[in-house]
Amino acid sequence: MNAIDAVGAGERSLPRMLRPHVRSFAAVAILQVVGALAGLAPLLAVVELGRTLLAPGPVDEAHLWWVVTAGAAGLLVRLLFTAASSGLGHVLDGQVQLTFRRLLAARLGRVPIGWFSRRRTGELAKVVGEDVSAVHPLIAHAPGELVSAFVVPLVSLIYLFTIDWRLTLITLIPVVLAIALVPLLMLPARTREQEEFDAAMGRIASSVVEFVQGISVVKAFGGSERAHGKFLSAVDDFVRTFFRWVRGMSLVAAGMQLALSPPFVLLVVLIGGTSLIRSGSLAPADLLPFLLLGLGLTAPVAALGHGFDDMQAAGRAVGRIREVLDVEPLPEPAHPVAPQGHRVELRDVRFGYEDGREVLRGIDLVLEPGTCTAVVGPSGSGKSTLVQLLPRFFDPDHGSVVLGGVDLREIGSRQLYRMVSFVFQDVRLLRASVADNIALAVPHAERDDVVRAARLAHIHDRILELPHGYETVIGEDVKLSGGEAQRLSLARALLADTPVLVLDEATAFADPQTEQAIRQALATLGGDRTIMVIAHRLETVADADTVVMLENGSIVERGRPAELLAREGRFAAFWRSQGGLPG
Ligand SMILES: Nc1ncnc2c1ncn2[C@@H]1O[C@H](COP(=O)(O)OP(=O)(O)OP(=O)(O)O)[C@@H](O)[C@H]1O
Repeated sequence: MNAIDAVGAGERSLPRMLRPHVRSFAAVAILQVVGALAGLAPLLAVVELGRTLLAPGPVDEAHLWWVVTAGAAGLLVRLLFTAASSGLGHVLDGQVQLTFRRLLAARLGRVPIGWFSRRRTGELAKVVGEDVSAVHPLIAHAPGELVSAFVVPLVSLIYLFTIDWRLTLITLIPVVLAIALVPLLMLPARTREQEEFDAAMGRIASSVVEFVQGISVVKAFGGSERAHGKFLSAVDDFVRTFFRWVRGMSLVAAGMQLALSPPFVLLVVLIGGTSLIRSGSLAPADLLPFLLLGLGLTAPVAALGHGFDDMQAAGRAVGRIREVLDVEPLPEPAHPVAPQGHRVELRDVRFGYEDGREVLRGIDLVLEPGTCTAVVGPSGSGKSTLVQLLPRFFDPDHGSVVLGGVDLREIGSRQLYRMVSFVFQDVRLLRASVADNIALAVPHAERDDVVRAARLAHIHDRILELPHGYETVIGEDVKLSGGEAQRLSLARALLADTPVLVLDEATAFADPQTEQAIRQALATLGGDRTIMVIAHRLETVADADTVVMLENGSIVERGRPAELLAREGRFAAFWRSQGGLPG
């Protein structure tokens, strides 16, 4: 089973995701440890040189050369192994990031389309981009550094113990002092200050974002002082919190730094060593290894402290990645059934985005082939939600949406998208050529067909005006207006030529061209198609075969447009209130 299938099977914990890379992790750690241990050789060589040279009697030159060679060899091995570990660590990092991105892509390909709202797009960009990259320290540095941080001091300690156990214990005093201070960093007051610090940072960040994002509105409505004031008060608030945080942390942090600092370590070793030498229980040359290796004992503790922030950030990033991987996918049928025809039926459909808040409350509706159904209703009545059920952006909580006699849940997604296309207001265009954007559903479409669809969607002339015509890259060579983007997406749907078409008539970009394009497309397409349109204009409603009036998630009126208007019921009243009918 490969890693992507593993996710499908619900195996999403970090260790399981990293399992395929265990050997590489081990190799990185082993190389790093060997390199770090070899790094002790030059130090030990200096110690041995000192002891040999300071010893009474003639100097054994051959022994000296041997020691120097061993020290140099150690240095070389250290360089080679550290470089190899770092290189392999970074390759591994690349592989793990690729695994994460593949897992994310696989999962995102299967979550309900409706899950991708505008807000989510920003968050997702962060998860797939920044957060995956933030895992770097965890993968490339942590395994080796962590293991070396324990192994190197341990080997040094064992060596020092063989020389003099009393001075070894004295050498450990700075490390013990620093570790003893750690609980002070975790006092409830410190944790609270840390939380307040994070919250104050968050307030600054959000007030900056608010200020920058809303700058045009703020300026236009003369509220710049108020918005600015909000930012300033967030900064004042941060400064106060920061002082409290620093006051609490700085004493402890300074104490730890002092305990681990080289002068303090040297002082402790010198005082302990000198008193042992004076009492005659330590040879003066034996003080040397303690002075050299003692410094090495505290360095990993300090290094771990520095890496801690990076590691914490990486841990939080992994958490956000897992949140995305944990989104429930839209189940694909094990044995897809092919629909017979394209009659659409909604049977007692109930749906809510959140538990306990129904947006659609029991919709029964039949869309016959060859008809156009217009959905109307006040803002928030559930129109978009209703039409989004047809391309299976979500599954209903209760009831079913049936296409050609088959529940959408039984139809494979490929088959479904060959039958249903949609044009919504929230148009997404790819950073690709205009032609590729139109031919998204039919990648091998002939240019003539692309052009025909573009003409029908009233966008052909505009495309010819673009710098490279149909080869113009959207988002790079040109940025289209909202109405143009919607017409392009209409051309895309027209080229896909599906028997079911779902449209949300533009409100935001209500330019006459887009309006005309949609009406003309609806009139030309017609034929045997099943069309559903959220109508905002009376002309569109008048062209439809059936009107469905939604209110608060329920259908309150339905029928032919002229009949409904004549009936003077809810639809006529609503339309009049919208200024669609003379009062
Ligand atoms: N992605 C979402 N997550 C949570 N709630 C949502 C989401 N989309 C819509 N809603 C809520 O569902 C309800 C119906 O919204 P919907 O967009 O379907 O109505 P609408 O009739 O199309 O409104 P409008 O004409 O203003 O677009 C609203 O209360 C809305 O706040």
